[in-house]
Amino acid sequence: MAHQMAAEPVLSVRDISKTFTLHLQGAQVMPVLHRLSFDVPRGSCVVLGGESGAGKSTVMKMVYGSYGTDSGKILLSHADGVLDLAAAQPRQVLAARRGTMGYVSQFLRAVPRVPALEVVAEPLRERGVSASQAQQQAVDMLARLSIPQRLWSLPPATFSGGEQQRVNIARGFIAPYPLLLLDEPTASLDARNREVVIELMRERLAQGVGMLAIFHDAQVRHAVADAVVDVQAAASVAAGSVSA
Ligand SMILES: Nc1ncnc2c1ncn2[C@@H]1O[C@H](COP(=O)(O)OP(=O)(O)OP(=O)(O)O)[C@@H](O)[C@H]1O
Repeated sequence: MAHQMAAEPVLSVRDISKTFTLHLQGAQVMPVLHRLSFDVPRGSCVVLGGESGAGKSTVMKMVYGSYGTDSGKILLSHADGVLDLAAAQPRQVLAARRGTMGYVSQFLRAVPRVPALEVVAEPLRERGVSASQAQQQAVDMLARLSIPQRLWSLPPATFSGGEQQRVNIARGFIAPYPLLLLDEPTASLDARNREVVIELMRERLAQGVGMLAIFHDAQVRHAVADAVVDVQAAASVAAGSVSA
């Protein structure tokens, strides 16, 4: 795919490893990843591949800073410099989330009582966009994702699974983040909305946004993936290193 490329990747993951310690099971140690490395160039979509349990979501959570990293570097181009997320302070991780990396998970973690329109506009407001401009863009995004207008002023807690997911996508795609982390963004969507999301992803890729994604849907993967990273390989070495 002829996406715009720049020399420096927006994300560079270098030799990351992760082991979970299961405290409820006598501190049993469970290695998940061993020295996984990959880059996410600007304007390209890198998909995490591998079987269920290989560690795809774990990699995503390490990049977003929700899970710690045992060793290795997670280098993010952020604020005219490079931030190693694996060694960053919590406030630096929060700044990176606000300014540089957006996250679209399968489920919306909605704040109670906040209307859908506000939920979607919030990432723009956090970036200093005026209330009226943020609201207008949120309206455009909700309409594009076929959320009925009668729902815009309601909190998404009672929306259907697919509606919540579309609010989540609207929120994730509204701000111009240089890096998007996508964890099964189309899992509960119908074919028409899946097409809208594919179109949104292609637009952002053409604008130079880098994406790190988990897609189980082969059609979505085929439509936007530039490369697949085999998490399985790092997972098998991790598992093997225990029995060795
Ligand atoms: N917080 C945690 N504590 C302990 N073990 C965990 C934790 N998170 C993940 N794991 C384990 O790490 C392994 C990898 O899980 P992960 O969710 O990353 O896999 P995945 O490749 O995303 O799987 P799937 O495709 O099924 O979503 C699994 O064996 C899982 O049980």
